[in-house]
Amino acid sequence: MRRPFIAGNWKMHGSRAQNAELIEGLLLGLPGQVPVDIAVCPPNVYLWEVGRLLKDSIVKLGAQSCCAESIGAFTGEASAAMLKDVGCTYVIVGHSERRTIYREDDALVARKFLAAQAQGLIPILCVGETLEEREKGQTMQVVSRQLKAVLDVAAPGALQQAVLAYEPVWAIGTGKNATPEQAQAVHAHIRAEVAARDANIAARLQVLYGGSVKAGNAKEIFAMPDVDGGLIGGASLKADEFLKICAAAQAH
Ligand SMILES: O=C(CO)COP(=O)(O)O
Repeated sequence: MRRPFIAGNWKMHGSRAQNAELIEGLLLGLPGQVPVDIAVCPPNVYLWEVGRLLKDSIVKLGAQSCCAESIGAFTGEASAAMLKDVGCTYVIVGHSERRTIYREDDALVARKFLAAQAQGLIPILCVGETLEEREKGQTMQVVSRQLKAVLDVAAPGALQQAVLAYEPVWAIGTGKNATPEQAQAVHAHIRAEVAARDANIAARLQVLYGGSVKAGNAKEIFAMPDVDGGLIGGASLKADEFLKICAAAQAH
């Protein structure tokens, strides 16, 4: 069976004091071992300090993006090697906020995926449709296109060291989550696309759902057979809420 995975995407939230309080709350509420992979993804400026606070705990560190280039004159960027150097295990690539606000296209996301893996980071590749695309019946087509852009350039087997996240854009930060059935349909589609290339990898691939997951709706979403946990935004900023979501994944 696949291990559930809960990752908190803090986005551009936090301060040194708030981060310390949040991590303290998380570690107090977590036993030494849980049958769930857990990660937090703070803003880059806090990665090192949050990594120190996590020390040898079961909570892993992730970044929210990485540069597609490895070194050089790229003002404002952080390379995958730097993220690895400060203790990251994971890096999110292709988040819809990056795709939309910073105009990251499928090709750039694919390059970031490769850059992350080249440094031994595990990319959390986000895919998902806008409301307009859903209403036009294009959901599966959009998700397939976003996935294909990466699969076409990655080495066979690359998804062995990767996580996928289905994040419908209309559900992010809106309080309007996909229904468990809507999520399941897209997750099953994603797994089938991967299985068409490698069935063993597809069977083991963690596919997370993201978009307005809260303690109150986590359990029913995680109960779906192809949903292996969540990529959590707003609800990852409160220790008790995040812990409840981790517990819901554990119960699955
Ligand atoms: O974008 C998300 C996680 O990456 C989801 O954000 P919310 O949980 O705040 O909707």
